[in-house]
Amino acid sequence: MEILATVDLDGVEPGTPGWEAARAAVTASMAAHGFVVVAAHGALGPDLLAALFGRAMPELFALPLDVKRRTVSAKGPFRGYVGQRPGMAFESLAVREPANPDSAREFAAVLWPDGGNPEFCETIVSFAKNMKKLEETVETLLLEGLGVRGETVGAHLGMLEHGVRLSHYGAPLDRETSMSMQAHCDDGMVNGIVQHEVEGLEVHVGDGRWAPVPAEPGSVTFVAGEQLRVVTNGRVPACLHRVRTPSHRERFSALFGPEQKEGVEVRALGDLVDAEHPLQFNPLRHEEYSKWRYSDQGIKFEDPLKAYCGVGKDGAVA
Ligand SMILES: O=C(O)CCC(=O)C(=O)O
Ligand SMILES: [Fe+2]
Repeated sequence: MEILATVDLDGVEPGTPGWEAARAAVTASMAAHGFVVVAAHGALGPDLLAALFGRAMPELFALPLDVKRRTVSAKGPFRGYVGQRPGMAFESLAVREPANPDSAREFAAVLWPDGGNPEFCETIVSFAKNMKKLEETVETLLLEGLGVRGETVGAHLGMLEHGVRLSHYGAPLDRETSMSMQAHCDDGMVNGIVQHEVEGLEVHVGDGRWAPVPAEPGSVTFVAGEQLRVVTNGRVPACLHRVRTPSHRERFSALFGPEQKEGVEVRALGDLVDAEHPLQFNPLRHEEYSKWRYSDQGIKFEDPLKAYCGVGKDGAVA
């Protein structure tokens, strides 16, 4: 399979003829690189994309900084408003449980205290509902493809919470490298990244080589985070990715991602641990790991997850 081959998930449901081929393609791409690009025109039609990228997001980012900052999270780094970071022309806001109309309304009431913003909420909820279904399809295809039983997949999906992160990038500050976000792995389960018109997302495909993912309408790039690496007992690597925009245009992206419910340990699925595949990571608590990972101590490690909870690795902290 070509590295960036797109897996068409339109109309793919359990029991449909396309299911097995999609399962093989999603699993192969995720296991090899920790990412998969999918096409989902049904979930991301032109009207929804226009409402999200053409109206909701420009309106959101046009708000004054002190208003956007009302959503800064006390729960740790990268949970609420993020911006004004050194060297980055980047701002981003996160909506928790965005498929739930009540939580979308709560978010909007913070930013638009005078009546909320019903149109904004409707757009966020539609986007999140479609992305949640798509994300569950991708995880089900992947976990089934790795040999996990259906009931285990269902239990896993039931232990997730969700967020949407909306991001705005100005022209890259470093005109030479065109880099807008340095290479990193996400710490959650898996993020579905939707780009719009302007290029930027690049995924690492091995040996220092990077592949730019085209900003195709209706396509989503799912990048595995560290939690998925733990859950799959290392079968799926966390995807190293970055944002680089050689055209120097301003750019929006929308990300949907689940993570383990707060307070529930992240651990390998039992179906993926056996004599041939010994346990790779000890169970971890995300809140504690995340605090450590972004601390002065944690940021020193190239592979912080392995350092923190790798089994039988020197320097394991947990
Ligand atoms: O904007 C993008 O395409 C990716 C953003 C990203 O990697 C992140 O927010 O973690
Ligand atoms: Fe990321």
